[in-house]
Amino acid sequence: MGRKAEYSEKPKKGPGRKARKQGPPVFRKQSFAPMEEEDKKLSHRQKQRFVKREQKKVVQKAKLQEKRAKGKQTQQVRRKTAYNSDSEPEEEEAVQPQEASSDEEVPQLVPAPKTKKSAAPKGFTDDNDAWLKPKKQKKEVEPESEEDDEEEEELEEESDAELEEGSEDENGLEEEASGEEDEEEVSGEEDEEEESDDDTAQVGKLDDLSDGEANSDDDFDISGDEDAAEASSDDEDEDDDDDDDDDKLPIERANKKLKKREAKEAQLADEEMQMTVDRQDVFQLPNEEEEAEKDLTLQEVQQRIKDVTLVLSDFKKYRQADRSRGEYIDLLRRDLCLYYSYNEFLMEKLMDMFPLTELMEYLEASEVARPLTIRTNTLKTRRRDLAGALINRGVNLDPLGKWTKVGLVVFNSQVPLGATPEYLAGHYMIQGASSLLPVMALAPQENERILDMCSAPGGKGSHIASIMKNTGVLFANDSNRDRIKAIVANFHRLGIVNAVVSCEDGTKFRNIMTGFDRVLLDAPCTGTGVVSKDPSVKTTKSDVDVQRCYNLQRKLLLTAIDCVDAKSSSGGYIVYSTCSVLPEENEWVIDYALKKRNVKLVPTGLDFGVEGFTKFRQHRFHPSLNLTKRYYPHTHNMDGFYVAKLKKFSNTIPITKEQQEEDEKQLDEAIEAEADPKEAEEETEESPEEKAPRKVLGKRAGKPSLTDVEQDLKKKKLEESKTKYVAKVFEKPVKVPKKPKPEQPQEKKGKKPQENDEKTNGNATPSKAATKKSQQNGNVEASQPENKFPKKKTPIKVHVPNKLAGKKHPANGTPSPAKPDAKKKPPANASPSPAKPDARKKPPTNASSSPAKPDAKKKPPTQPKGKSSALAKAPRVDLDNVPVLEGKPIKKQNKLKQKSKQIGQLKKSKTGANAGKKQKFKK
Ligand SMILES: C[S@@+](CC[C@H](N)C(=O)[O-])C[C@H]1O[C@@H](n2cnc3c(N)ncnc32)[C@H](O)[C@@H]1O
Repeated sequence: MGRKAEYSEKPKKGPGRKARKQGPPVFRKQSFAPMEEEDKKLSHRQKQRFVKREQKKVVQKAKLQEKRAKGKQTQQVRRKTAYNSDSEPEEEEAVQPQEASSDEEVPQLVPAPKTKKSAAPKGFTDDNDAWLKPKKQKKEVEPESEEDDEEEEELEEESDAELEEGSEDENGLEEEASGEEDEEEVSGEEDEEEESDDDTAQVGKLDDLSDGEANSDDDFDISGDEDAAEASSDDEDEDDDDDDDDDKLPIERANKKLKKREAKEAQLADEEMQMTVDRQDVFQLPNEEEEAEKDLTLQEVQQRIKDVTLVLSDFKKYRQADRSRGEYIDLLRRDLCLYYSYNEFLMEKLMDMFPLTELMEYLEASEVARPLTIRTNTLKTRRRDLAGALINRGVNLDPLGKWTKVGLVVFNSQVPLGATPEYLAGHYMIQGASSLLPVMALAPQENERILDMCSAPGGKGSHIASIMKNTGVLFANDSNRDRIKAIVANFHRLGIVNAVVSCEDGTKFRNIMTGFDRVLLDAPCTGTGVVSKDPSVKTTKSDVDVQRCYNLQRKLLLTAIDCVDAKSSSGGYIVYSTCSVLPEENEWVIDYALKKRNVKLVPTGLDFGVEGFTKFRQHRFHPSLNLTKRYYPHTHNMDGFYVAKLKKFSNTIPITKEQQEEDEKQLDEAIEAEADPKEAEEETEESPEEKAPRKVLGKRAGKPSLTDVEQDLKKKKLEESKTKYVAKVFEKPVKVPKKPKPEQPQEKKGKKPQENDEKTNGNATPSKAATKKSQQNGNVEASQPENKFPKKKTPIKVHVPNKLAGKKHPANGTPSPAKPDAKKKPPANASPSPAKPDARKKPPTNASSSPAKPDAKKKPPTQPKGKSSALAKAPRVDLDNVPVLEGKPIKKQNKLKQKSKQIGQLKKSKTGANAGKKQKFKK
């Protein structure tokens, strides 16, 4: 960098200090050339130092001369001997110092003893030879001269440095300030010089390198005296790496060895530790007194769980001699109950199910909430579109897995998922991942008749409907009236139009309707698989609950099987599922059904999940139970779940009627006996308005009978409470002709379903014919088709239920879901029940169940005026025998007359139904 040249003359500003122009830099020629003595204007101190150096130089030169003299003598001796022993002595000797000089730093790290110098030629190895070759060209240079050169060079460098110093001084840079520092530096230099003098003789040679290796090993030897065995093993290991090591520096090799040794020692330490633990830490089982006295912290409990688990893992080894396995298990159970907040009953059940390690995993996983998942409603959107829309709203999600095309897992969301526009528009349903499994196993087909026996709140039901693409008919039933509302709401939101929602006791559904292609029984259960969702399960469930559940489940499952048509061309399947992990509610129930009905287990079609138990403790189940699937939180990251798929292969029931009645009686008694009075009280603790109806509904749900109907007719309040309704969901309003003729519906009613039946099934099967057939066969097979609905290829047009709360028609107490204005304008005839099982054979008088009737709203067709219970019983009746009720508009009939007429019909139907029933059973 230089100063800027001036190209223009500026006017002088005056003689001020600042204004004074700096002259151009002047460099003395001599400063770049070696300085002459005279040029140096040394300070006093510099002169002193210079004198010192000069004196030193003289001394060093004297020393060097002495060395040279000695060196020449030894060389001459060596040459003489070498010529006698080796063909190329000069080469080796010449190379030796070269190498040393070239790798100056290395020998310095490992100072070589002077004595080795003479032994240097012998230290060469073949390997060393290899890296010596390139240096051969300098072979003629004598080592002594090399050393001398080095020293001379050093001296020259020093003197140069001093000269530079001097020149710096001359240039006036930090002249005085650096004076003291210089002194120190010089003294430092002097020390260095002295050291280098001492070290000169120790500068390493090539043979020093190999010796140095050994030395370095010694240096890094932690144990001091090397174990011979260890050393030998080390050597063996090293042999393998020798080739690699050759081109490594000694320090690298040493480092490698050190690492190896450390690893070995760590391993030994571990082993030793384990042995010590084995010897010392035998867990001492506390006495009862100790236990009672001691207040344990959670950490202590946790530690004790670990200890006992260790003991149980190798009982022979770790046990206390005077303690039994049972004692350890008891303690473990108590501790686990304490730690995870379970009651002992449930913990014992779980301990029976899982091996210890898996049990711990299960318990841990059950403490953590499962991922939030949603199901795309394919009736309204595609998963990709839904995901995009939700991502735009700040929802972080992913596809649930390869096994489902509709599931999405939500990691986090900036918006409540139950309130997004997409949710409200019915684009998705919030559902656990495990909820998708039973429906996948059911594999519904379009245009089928499917029953979802325990449907509320409609998660799986709506999934079924979406797979059916809103075709066929889905009967969504649940015995809990409050929960029915959730089904209706969800179906509305999701745009489901092929569903009939009913509130019936599932165990009685065979009396209402049969002939389904498929039935899903997502049974009520103890919920032991969903403790992460509902932790109260951990403490509230008891033996009685489990018994009650499995008795109800058995009953429901037998009914579900009875509702299926074994001859269904596309189906004949029953899927049973629970969100419980207890074998009592799963394998036992299926095993029971296998014995009581003509069904067999088939693969669920789900390609993951744990096989169902074929044995559990002392119990042995049918071997095919391995076709069922179990799901656990710790293995599948979903709620505990069970799925079984059954195929009905015959409509006959392989037990006699007496046997069946006996079974049912037993199950009923068991369920009633196990019913918890406290729960019943809780259930009835509602508002006074709702109290009575519910109570009766529950009772009625358990025991519907025709005698009840008679009683209902006498007592108005009971009538209300016993009101049964069937809610149909609709989306599109039904087009109603302005002036329908009253007689037209009759004809249509009478014909259409049969036509449909003919179309879909290829043959009209009048109920009478079916009955005759069944009489001929003497079994239940023929009786079942009676209740079949015609297959409909178009979605059913459904009506909004008038009052989901079950408000009855003022005239006869029958709910009229199809007529919203039923209260205001009581029709002469009762509204029909869409749940009528014989709708196929005997088309319902109501437009709600018959989409072909557009005039239903304006002029509801004639309908039996019986109670809802009667309607519920209707399916069992051969309505061909009750033509009076069909299609006749009854004008201003007396209420009592209507009722008595209805009772008459029902009695008639009852006998008909019983007659039909008798044929169902083998005798
Ligand atoms: C596990 S939940 C069903 C969940 C439903 N499948 C879903 O996916 O949304 C069991 C249902 O069975 C109903 N339930 C209990 N006992 C019943 C019975 N005897 N008949 C019909 N449903 C019953 C309960 O009201 C409850 O809604």
